[in-house]
Amino acid sequence: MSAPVQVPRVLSIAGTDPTGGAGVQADLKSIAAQGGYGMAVVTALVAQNTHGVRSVHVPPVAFLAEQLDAVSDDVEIDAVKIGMLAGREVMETVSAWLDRARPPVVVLDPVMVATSGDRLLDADAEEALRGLLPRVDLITPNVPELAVFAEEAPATSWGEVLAQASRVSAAYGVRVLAKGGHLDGESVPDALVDGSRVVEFTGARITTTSTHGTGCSLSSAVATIVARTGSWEQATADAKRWLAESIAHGEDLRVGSGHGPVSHFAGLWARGGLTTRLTAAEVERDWWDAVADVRAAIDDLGFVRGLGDGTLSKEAFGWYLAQDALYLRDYARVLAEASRLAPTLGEQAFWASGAHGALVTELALHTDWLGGVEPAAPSATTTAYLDHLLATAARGDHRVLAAAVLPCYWIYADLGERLRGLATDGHPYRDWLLTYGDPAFESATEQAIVVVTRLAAEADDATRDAMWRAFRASCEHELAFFAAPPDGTV
Ligand SMILES: Nc1ncnc2c1ncn2[C@@H]1O[C@H](COP(=O)(O)OP(=O)(O)OP(=O)(O)O)[C@@H](O)[C@H]1O
Ligand SMILES: Cc1ncc(CO)c(N)n1
Repeated sequence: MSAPVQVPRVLSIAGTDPTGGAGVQADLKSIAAQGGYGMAVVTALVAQNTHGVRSVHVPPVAFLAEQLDAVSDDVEIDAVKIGMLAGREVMETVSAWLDRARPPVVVLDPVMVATSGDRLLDADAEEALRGLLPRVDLITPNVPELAVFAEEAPATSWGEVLAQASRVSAAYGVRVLAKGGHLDGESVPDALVDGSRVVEFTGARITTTSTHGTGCSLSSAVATIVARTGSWEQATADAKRWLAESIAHGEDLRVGSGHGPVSHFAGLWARGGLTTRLTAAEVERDWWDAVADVRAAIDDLGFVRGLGDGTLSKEAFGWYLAQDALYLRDYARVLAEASRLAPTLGEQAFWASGAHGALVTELALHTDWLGGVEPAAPSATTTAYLDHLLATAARGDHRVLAAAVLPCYWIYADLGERLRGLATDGHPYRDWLLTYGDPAFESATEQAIVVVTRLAAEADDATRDAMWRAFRASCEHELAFFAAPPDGTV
């Protein structure tokens, strides 16, 4: 087996089921449900539905070989699942291709006994199927199929199944996933048998008619998970758990009046949701666009215009700076709380460095300018902004808190970027303009945007909405903060 891959490329070599419940159609759904990229080479076209097989058309094996080579000449294959192989020639063609392509994982679901109990393969073909086993990592026979490999009568108890599977595994040197679904009883046990080593997986029998294609689905799911994780035991356990949920929801699909298909994506539909979530980049664009009114109002303020062109009075600037010095002390406490709540080391360090920056870099500017004069009491506007941040911190959701502090970076960096160009020699507020137009502040802002928009993209709808509201509220507080200083230009 090669190293685990994130999205395994899995090839199904099987027959078709036009009703979509078994064969390559089921395989492709199962592979996708397990996070793989599904590919399919058709061995036989089968006219079947939920009631049974009507007829089978086997295309020339030369064409089968062409399909197989078309895939392996181009695509790196991480796992192969083999299903219905209609006859000796087909088996030999697949066998020869396995020798050429040497895929790292091969799972064989030996489709040879129909649910009705009828043998689908003649003795000659059964022999050819045995010839495939040296090229296979795992076979997934049901009770009658296991008996064919063992050349014994079908097992009638789970104990007999395990013993027979051990003999088959030892005789052919192949792993066996023995399935107890065909035995009577409340439970549906499966076992991974590798020689004398047996690992059992239990499950409760679900009362349903939706069991068409369970074997196909299980084997392709195992092939996919094993390529992703490298573990046969994990693959079997995970595939069985997933299949049980899919079987339980099969009847919801209302497909056919016989043995219906399983619902391959039932778990994903229930817990992954069907709406396409926003990406972090879309959150960034949407939120920024949705505060365009606040940003325009900030740009329009006499205070901001006066700050940019240097006509703002020293009194107005001093009043603002004194309030901002008061603000920064609690703002740093809020960032320290964001650091305390952050789940990852990266975020913890990032918010801690923000707190440090607010106290050291930003506050230094204020102290210099204010010349050590103790600031006045906080204004109603300063208090309102801090109360919003402190209350958000107190509620304890680090994602909402991160969204609430983002405007402190983003609005200032945006303003700083535009005002920086106005910081000529001798500009009275040059230091202020340069602090927020500084590349280091810009890069901290970029990081804050990355952290918050990623959290928003991953959050559930209610949390993302709370994040947005906290973000918007902070933007409005920023506007109020710039609007609060007494009017005055020199
Ligand atoms: N009614 C059920 N409830 C729970 N699990 C089931 C049920 N029927 C089958 N399974 C599970 O589905 C998997 C496939 O088992 P089964 O023995 O039916 O294979 P199969 O006969 O090869 O399938 P197919 O019907 O596709 O030929 C096993 O893991 C089995 O435990
Ligand atoms: C093509 C095909 N393969 C396998 C099965 C067994 O479920 C089926 N019904 N059809």
